[in-house]
Amino acid sequence: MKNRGICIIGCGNLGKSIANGLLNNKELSPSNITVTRRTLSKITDLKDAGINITSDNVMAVRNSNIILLAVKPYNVSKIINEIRSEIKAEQHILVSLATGLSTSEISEMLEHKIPVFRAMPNIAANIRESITCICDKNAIAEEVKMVKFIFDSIGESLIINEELMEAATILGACGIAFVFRFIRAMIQGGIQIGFDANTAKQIVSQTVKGAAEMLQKNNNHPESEIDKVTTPKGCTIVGLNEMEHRGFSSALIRGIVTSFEKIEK
Ligand SMILES: NC(=O)C1=CN([C@@H]2O[C@H](COP(=O)(O)OP(=O)(O)OC[C@H]3O[C@@H](n4cnc5c(N)ncnc54)[C@H](OP(=O)(O)O)[C@@H]3O)[C@@H](O)[C@H]2O)C=CC1
Ligand SMILES: O=C(O)[C@@H]1CCC=N1
Repeated sequence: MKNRGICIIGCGNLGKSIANGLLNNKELSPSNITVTRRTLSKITDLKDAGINITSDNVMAVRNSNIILLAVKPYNVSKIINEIRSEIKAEQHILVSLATGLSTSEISEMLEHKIPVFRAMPNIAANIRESITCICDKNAIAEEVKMVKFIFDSIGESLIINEELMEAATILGACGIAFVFRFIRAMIQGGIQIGFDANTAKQIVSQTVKGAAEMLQKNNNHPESEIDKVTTPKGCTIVGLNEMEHRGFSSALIRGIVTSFEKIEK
C-alpha cells in the first residue's frame, strides 16, 4: 500500500472522518493522500497534517490509484462526468461511499471497466472505530485485500453481498446516530436524577463503551448480560419493564425499518 495514492473526492462529514482516521495509519504516508472539496478553508487542518488538499478533482484522480467517492448521491454522476476521462483501467480502483447507488449503476457511468466497490463506513472512522461493510464488482482478490486494508485501518470491515448494502447503511452508518440519540436520552435521564450534564455524559459514555466491548469480547447475547444485572424485585427490572411498556425496543425496531424503507424507495 505504501506507494498507492488514495484520493477522497468530497471531503465532508464522512470524507473528513476517513481522512482523519487514515492519518494514524503508519503504512500510509499523508503525502499519498489527496482530499477534495470546493471550500478548502474547512479542511486546512488536514493540510497542516500533511494531506494534499485541492478543489481540482481531475488532478486528484490523476495522482491516485484508489478513488473514494464521498459526495452526496445526487452529485455522483456530475463528479463522475468530470473525472471520467482520467479514470484508467490499469491505474484505478473506484470505491463509492454514496448511499443507494449500486456498483452496476456506478460502472455504467464509467468509460472503462475498472474494479468498482461500494463501502459503507460510519463517522467513527475519525477515531478508527468504524464498521465498514464492503462489496465489489469486477475486483480480483488482491484488489479486495487492498480496499479492505484501508477500511480495516479505520476500524473493522466486512465483505458482504451487495443486496445487503442498504441494510448495512441503516444498521452501521445511520446506526451510529441511533446510538447517539440513545446516549442523549440516557444523559437527559441522568440530569433529571441529579447529575450535571458532563458527569452524566461521562458515566453514560463509559457504560455504553463497556457494554459494547463486553459483547465484542465474550460473544454473549445481550439478554444474558442483562440477566446478570437484574436483581429479582430490584430497581433494574422495573426500569427495563417500564421502558418496554413505553415501546422502547419497538421504537428502535420501527425506526430502523422506517429508515430502511426510505433507502429502498
Ligand atoms: N455522513 C455519514 O455518516 C455517511 C455518509 N455516507 C454517504 O457519504 C456521502 C457523503 O456524505 P456526507 O459526508 O454526509 O456529505 P457532506 O455533504 O458532508 O460531504 C460531501 C462533500 O462533498 C463536497 N463536494 C460537493 N461538490 C463537490 C465537488 N464538485 N467537488 C469536490 N467536492 C465536492 C462538499 O464540500 P464543498 O461544498 O466544499 O465542495 C461536501 O463537503 C453521501 O453519499 C452519503 O450518502 C455514507 C455513510 C455515512
Ligand atoms: O442519512 C443519510 O442519508 C446518510 C446515509 C448514511 C448516513 N447518512
